Amino acid sequence: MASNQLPPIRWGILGTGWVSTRFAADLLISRSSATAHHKITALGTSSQEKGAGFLTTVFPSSSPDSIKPKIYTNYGDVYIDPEVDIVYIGTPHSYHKEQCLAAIAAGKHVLCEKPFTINAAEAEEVVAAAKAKGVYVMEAVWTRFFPLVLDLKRLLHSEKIIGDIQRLTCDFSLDKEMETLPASHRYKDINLGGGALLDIGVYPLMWSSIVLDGKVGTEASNPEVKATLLVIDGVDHEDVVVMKYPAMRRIGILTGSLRAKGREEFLRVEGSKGVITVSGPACSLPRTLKIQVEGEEEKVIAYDHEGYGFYFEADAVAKDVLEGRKESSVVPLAESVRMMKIMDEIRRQGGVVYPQDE
Ligand SMILES: NC(=O)C1=CN([C@@H]2O[C@H](COP(=O)(O)OP(=O)(O)OC[C@H]3O[C@@H](n4cnc5c(N)ncnc54)[C@H](OP(=O)(O)O)[C@@H]3O)[C@@H](O)[C@H]2O)C=CC1
Ligand SMILES: O=C1OC[C@@H](O)[C@H](O)[C@H]1O
Repeated sequence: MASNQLPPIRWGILGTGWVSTRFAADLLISRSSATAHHKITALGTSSQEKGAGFLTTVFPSSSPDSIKPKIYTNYGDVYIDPEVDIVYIGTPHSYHKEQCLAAIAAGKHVLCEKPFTINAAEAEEVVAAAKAKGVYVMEAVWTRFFPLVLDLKRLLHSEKIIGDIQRLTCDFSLDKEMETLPASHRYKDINLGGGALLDIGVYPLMWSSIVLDGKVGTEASNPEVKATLLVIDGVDHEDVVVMKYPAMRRIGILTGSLRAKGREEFLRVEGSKGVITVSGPACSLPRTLKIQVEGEEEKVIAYDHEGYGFYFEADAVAKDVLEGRKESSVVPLAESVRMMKIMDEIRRQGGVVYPQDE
């Protein structure tokens, strides 16, 4: 079906940085599988120049002005724009709580980038506000919506293709050249929630939950957690976390680094009958599944898609909102709070304290 025949959903985007730009560009990719006609009606940015640059990057030069968003140099104007159904928050972590609360107070639905907030107390505040106002809120854990992930869950938990799941190793490492970044950069600044755990550590935690447990939110089991972090100037540059599910006899070793380039094969799951590995350009961007079952020929499945693939998540969110749901069954609010609690515990063990914790 042509996208303009689908029910519309009108997005207000906050921020013109890396993720907002790619998320917005992905919304505009025309796809036969789309669940909604995604329209970007408003953009909140600190400056008119950045807003204009965003429009040039995201919209093809042939786009008529009528389909381009209004640029607001005050984020507050996005919340009150009657032509916005849902606000997408693509700003540094430390702003997520206040921007979620402001959008919710204005009656808008919200898709907020990961990590949901800085700590579990903040997450609980946002969840309470969303429930009181009756709006839809989801943490943008986009990787959970990739078709590869849906297949992996089926292979591991329904088909039990590698038998009993026993062990997982997962790594997300990016060389962010931390030494050369200014102290004010969001990776380094403790006031912006700097460090590896909240930025990239969330993904190994997500894979561990998908593979070792398979459930989310109130249905998930809580693992025993042991962590050590390499902390420099108050924020973690390297993380090592062990997640143990003693009742299920499963264990995971998770690593994250902001100063090393990781391998393409970022996830390895070992079971009693075989091994599954997942590869991709980053731990957030899975592209290939390799299945090795004892006594069978190795199978490799490649997943190709246009753009980054933020539309898998955006389509699911639009469907939820258009059908009147108040939260996602894939990333329910209880799952975001649970993850923030696990990260609070990892930071407690590793010695990272944010001003928001005091
Ligand atoms: N799902 C995913 O794959 C990804 C998610 N993320 C998440 O998205 C969020 C943003 O990350 P990213 O896009 O890389 O960040 P960037 O630094 O590239 O962009 C953040 C944007 O937020 C706005 N902003 C508002 N206040 C500040 C401030 N004090 N310092 C810096 N920027 C500010 C700016 O937009 P303006 O000036 O226009 O207002 C800026 O461009 C993070 O929480 C991160 O975890 C990030 C990358 C990928
Ligand atoms: O997928 C990602 O890759 C780069 C990180 O800085 C970002 O926050 C993360 O979501």
